[in-house]
Amino acid sequence: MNDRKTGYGLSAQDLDLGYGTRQVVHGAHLTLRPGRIVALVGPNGSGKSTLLRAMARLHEVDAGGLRLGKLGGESLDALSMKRSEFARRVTLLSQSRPVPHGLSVREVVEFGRHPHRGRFRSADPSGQAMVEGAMAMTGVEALADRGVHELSGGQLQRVWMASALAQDTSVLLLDEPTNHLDLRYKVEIFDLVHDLAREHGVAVGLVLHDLDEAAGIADDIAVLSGGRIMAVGPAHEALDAQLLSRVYGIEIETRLDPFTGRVQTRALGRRHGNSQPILETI
Ligand SMILES: Nc1ncnc2c1ncn2[C@@H]1O[C@H](COP(=O)(O)OP(=O)(O)OP(=O)(O)O)[C@@H](O)[C@H]1O
Repeated sequence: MNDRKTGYGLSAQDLDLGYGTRQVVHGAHLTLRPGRIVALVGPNGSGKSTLLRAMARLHEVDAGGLRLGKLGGESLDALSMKRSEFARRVTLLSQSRPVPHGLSVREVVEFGRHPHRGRFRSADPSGQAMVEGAMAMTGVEALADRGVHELSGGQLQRVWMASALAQDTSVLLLDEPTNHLDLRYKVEIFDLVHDLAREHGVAVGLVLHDLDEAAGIADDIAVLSGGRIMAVGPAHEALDAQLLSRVYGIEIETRLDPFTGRVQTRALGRRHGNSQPILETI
């Protein structure tokens, strides 16, 4: 995990993004710093995935810039870097990926080493250890020889996570990484993400729908609405009840958990008059 320790961060600067002639992200500024976790939250269609994909250079940038650099050091124009060089620094675990047929779990995880390989496999001496380590961290070693097409949604999600970890990048972008995961693996993935940031200095950006999960894991939260970042900051600042109510179009209350000190949110439905929350996000 040498690369990670060099502590690269990634910064989106005034990004405009769209599909065809339709602009869906407007002037987005977002900085992912080494060792820190930023959660992107917001309603469906607010532009979270598009922004994350653009930061992984998987979506064309219409205007604005993307810089990759060390804290306090010089930054590089990430949009003009060679793709292989960028892929050694930044990876994205996206929401939906086609399931490769006929490949084993180990082969899929090994695929994460692709950017580190020279033309000869021998040019990646730490590769095997990284693959084994990534499988251990995500609990998929026992599945190593199984075909990925045989796996459950949650098992597959952990295999993708292992593949992203094997890539050993300084910046890790995760689009709803706990989708399909049961409670145990959800907690384990969040613990893993936390350790990657704190112990290995990885800069993490992740999309989450659950505001309380975001408040639990992230150092900073970016609230998106209509393709614009409406607030960025620690949970107690960004998860403002008025802002959230406006953005989600439903009344949302927030409070601080007296034991953990964390922000908790509660969305209220039409039965609010009876003090009956229809949805509680804790
Ligand atoms: N492939 C596509 N072609 C055209 N428009 C798209 C495409 N993908 C997304 N969009 C549009 O871009 C906007 C932003 O979508 P995006 O997927 O980034 O939002 P999101 O916040 O990640 O949503 P969700 O929470 O539902 O995953 C939406 O209006 C969506 O309809």
